[in-house]
Amino acid sequence: MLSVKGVEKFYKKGGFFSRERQHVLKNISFECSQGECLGVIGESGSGKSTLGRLILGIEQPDQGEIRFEGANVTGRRARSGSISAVFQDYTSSMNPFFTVEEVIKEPLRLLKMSKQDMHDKIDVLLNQVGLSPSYRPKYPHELSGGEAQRVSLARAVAAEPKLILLDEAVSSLDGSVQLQVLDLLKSLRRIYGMSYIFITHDIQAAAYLCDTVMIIRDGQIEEKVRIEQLKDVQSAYAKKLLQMIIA
Ligand SMILES: Nc1ncnc2c1ncn2[C@@H]1O[C@H](COP(=O)(O)OP(=O)(O)OP(=O)(O)O)[C@@H](O)[C@H]1O
Repeated sequence: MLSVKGVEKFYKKGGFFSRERQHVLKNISFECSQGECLGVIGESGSGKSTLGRLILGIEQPDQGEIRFEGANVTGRRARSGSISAVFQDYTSSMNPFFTVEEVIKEPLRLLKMSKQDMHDKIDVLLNQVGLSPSYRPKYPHELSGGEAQRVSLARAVAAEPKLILLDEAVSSLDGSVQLQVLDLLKSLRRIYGMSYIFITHDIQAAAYLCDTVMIIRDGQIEEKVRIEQLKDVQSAYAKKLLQMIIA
């Protein structure tokens, strides 16, 4: 479904006149099939969010290509309604002047529903993320971190995308709330059958949610393993990451 082939990405380093370039992603190739949850794990600066932006088509690779169901993701049509995203910073990713209802309604407009159907659908979505309809008129600043992230998820699943990219989506929530949102992600996946690309520095969260994890180091894929085989990782770096779970 999602196919990433030979992707290279460079960023300009230094000032405006500098010719120095930083090689941020190096020969990245992988596939994510329908319904799969793929974790992308790596330390800060390893290139995870850059890869996420390329998958969303917000930025373009310098080499290689990213295709979603055969179409290049840089074309709006390939991803419109098919790929959505949830980021870490839920307060800034939501328009502060929009109520919860308006936030969730935005992607639903793509579906050209009647007013009544839209109203009912918002209630269903709120219910699916564990919030009551009384949240409809609330503004983002009136929500806790966990509630805001639930609203972001309701918005992300609203148009029933085939793929949701989650970039550090649970990282800033504290322990028990993080677990609740991870459980919510599991249940939404059961309901909708979409794929997730779960970008995180937290191998523990990835191991809880994902079927497969891909470890990225210095812009390269170090290893890609099924969760059941996580304990058999080969590289020293992956072993070190794994010790962090066991510890
Ligand atoms: N727009 C940009 N312009 C220039 N350099 C950038 C840009 N975006 C990212 N970088 C650099 O690319 C490298 C990879 O950044 P990226 O944000 O993808 O890493 P990450 O693994 O997501 O890190 P973190 O977990 O801290 O978000 C970093 O060295 C960063 O400084």
